[in-house]
Amino acid sequence: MDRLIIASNRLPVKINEVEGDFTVEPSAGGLATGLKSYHKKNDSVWIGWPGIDVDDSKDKKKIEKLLSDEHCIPLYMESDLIENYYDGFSNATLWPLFHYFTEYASFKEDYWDAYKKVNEMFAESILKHTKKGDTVWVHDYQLLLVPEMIRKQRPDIRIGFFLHIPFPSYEIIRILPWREEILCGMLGADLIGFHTYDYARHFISSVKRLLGHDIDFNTVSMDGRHVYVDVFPMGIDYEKFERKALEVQSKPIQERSKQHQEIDRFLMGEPNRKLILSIDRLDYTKGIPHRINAFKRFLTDHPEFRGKVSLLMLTVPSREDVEQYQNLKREIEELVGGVNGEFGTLGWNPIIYFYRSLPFDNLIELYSSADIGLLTPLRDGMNLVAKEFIATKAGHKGVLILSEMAGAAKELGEALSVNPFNIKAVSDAIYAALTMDQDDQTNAMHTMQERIKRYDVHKWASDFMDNLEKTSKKQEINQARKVSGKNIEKFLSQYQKAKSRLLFLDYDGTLQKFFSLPGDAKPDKELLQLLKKSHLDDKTELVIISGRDKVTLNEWFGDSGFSLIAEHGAWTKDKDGEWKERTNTRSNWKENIRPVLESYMDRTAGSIIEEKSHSLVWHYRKADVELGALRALELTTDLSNLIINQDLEILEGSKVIEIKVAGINKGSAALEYIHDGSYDFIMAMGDDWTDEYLFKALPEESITIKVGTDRSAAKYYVGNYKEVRSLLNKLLTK
Ligand SMILES: O=P(O)(O)OC[C@H]1O[C@H](O[C@H]2O[C@H](CO)[C@@H](O)[C@H](O)[C@H]2O)[C@H](O)[C@@H](O)[C@@H]1O
Ligand SMILES: O=c1ccn([C@@H]2O[C@H](COP(=O)(O)OP(=O)(O)O)[C@@H](O)[C@H]2O)c(=O)[nH]1
Repeated sequence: MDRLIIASNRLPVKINEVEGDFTVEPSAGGLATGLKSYHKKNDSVWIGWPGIDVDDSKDKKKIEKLLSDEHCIPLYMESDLIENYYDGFSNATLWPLFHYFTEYASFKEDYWDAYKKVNEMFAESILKHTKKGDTVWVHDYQLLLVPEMIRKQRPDIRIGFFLHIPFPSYEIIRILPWREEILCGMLGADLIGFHTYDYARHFISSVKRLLGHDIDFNTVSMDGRHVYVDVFPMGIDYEKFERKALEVQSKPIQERSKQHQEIDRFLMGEPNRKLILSIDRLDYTKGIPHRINAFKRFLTDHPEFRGKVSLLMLTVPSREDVEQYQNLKREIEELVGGVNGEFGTLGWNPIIYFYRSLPFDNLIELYSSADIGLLTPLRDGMNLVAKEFIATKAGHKGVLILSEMAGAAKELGEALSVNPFNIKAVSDAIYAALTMDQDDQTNAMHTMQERIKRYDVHKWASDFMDNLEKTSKKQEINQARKVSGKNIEKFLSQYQKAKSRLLFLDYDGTLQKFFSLPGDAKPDKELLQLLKKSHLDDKTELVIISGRDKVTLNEWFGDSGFSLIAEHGAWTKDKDGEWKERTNTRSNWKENIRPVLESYMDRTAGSIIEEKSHSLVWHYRKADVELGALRALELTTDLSNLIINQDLEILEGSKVIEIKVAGINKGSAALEYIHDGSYDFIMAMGDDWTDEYLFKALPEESITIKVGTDRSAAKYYVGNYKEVRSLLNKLLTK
């Protein structure tokens, strides 16, 4: 790998203007704090917003200089763009929607336009700074369109994408007016990473349902390209947190910061006084009001703990221009005031509330002083604070109470897990944590520490990078089979030299795209004109080889001058001849099979049955994708038992299950056309399993082309029916 270009909305540092001069300060938020460590260690370049808008070119120069020391490149945005792209589409549309706060999500065209514009600006800047061989790693929901934008301009670039927030279920994402564009944007990447398996499976299910792409486990196939989806739970710079915590704890109290001494004095004010700590950006996803209410409930249910425990909440200002954040700030302040007013005494504040950010050293002091970490987000992509709290518990003392709605809960199974909406449960967990046996604390803490120490932020990032490299190796292998450039030249030259050519063309999915209703897939004008070009000389014979019934093929191509093979080979018709039946098996078997198919049709909305002379077909393209696939599996098992000892077989096509007379297939039918080596150019194109018979049956020297990247006996592949048409056009006009 040459160089790594990281792109995220926010740079790991932000620029502040103090009396006409500029200073650099670390950005808050998990993406910046986590990835910064990896960036520092590796020779990467980071493109992002410096958190400030400047016009003056001299100022820009100064900022660029400051940032270049951090290996960062600024991307400036004017204030109206920030308003519509950052406060708007990113934080008032995507953020609430992806965190299941649908009632907060607003869908405005202006937001969307600004979002597209800024994503384009990012793509341009990335392309400007990316050389051949570099790898691009795009981060988070603010830049969902960037992978596709880069891919369109430079298909050769290796692109990774990581989403730091939850990917919601299909039922939520379907609400978004620009849902398809967002999914296509992400699919420009070679590898898409999520924190948890749930987010990954929601993404895959949305891609299936909304875009209809083929998906095999974690691989999405689209237009001849594979996109891999996988889970990489982000870690922290464990060693840095552990080391600093040990350093802080080994210092005599007099040498610690003023603030730390104050906290310590406060804790000493009462024997066994305990400190519960929560740290989060002020965000409605973090469940701060629910947490305060749970703490209030705890003080009500357990009066014996009054004066003996305080909740210290460090709430970091965030997205202050967004209305919901302003409202939330007021709500929190009122709630804190309420609890302190009701329960507080002269020497004891139940809730100690800060609305500010703290430098790293102070943060560590807070972590070190706390007995309990109380992190109760209502939804959270990961929640790195949970991991940081654990890393600082050097003596294994301390208890973590963690919301089951945080991505981190998947890895931190030994924490006290709570549903943050269940106020009583959170209050009970506070009690359990305060009264937990020391050995139990140590065991849980130790196990969690070992786990997050292993998969720290360096391992996380290098794991992602290794996988990205592997995926692009796979893309390269795939690429060699793809019909393009040199391959096309070769085919054209062979075609031109040949004295006698034979082309086998499957219909649905090969010459024509799929339609929800099979009857809608009639050949269009462009296709008919293209195929007619085969009559330009008398050296080329064209055979339409399809699973379609003969009536339909006859209606569409009966007098076209092509040879036709219908029902996977049950019927054939030479270009000037009549239809011939290739089987004499009677069709009374259908009476047993039809009721089974009918029961599947009744239970699977959107599915239909088609009857052909020698087969029965269950189509499920219009059914729910997942239900359809499940039922197809069940049906195949049921049918396999039913057809034992009968001269029948089951064919699985693209969203169809077909039961037909055995021994009849496209391969055996095609061979009837190839007498005594009379053709010196044979090409076959097809898109599904039924075409595999054809690919396997043809002579070795034939050019076999699969539509799509699925495993196949074909030697080459093309991305879609459009590429089939384009190749045919080149051949037939040669
Ligand atoms: O840049 P801001 O608008 O100030 O917001 C700060 C960051 O918040 C979000 O963090 C997420 O990433 C963390 C690390 O993966 C994860 O632990 C957390 O659950 C997420 O909410 C946001 O995704 C970032 O883009 C922001 O920079
Ligand atoms: O004053 C503060 C308080 C917190 N943080 C950091 O902000 C990050 C918060 O990340 P998390 O994943 O918990 O949530 P996010 O804010 O990204 O949603 C953590 O690394 C904290 O150490 C910080 O830099 N300054």
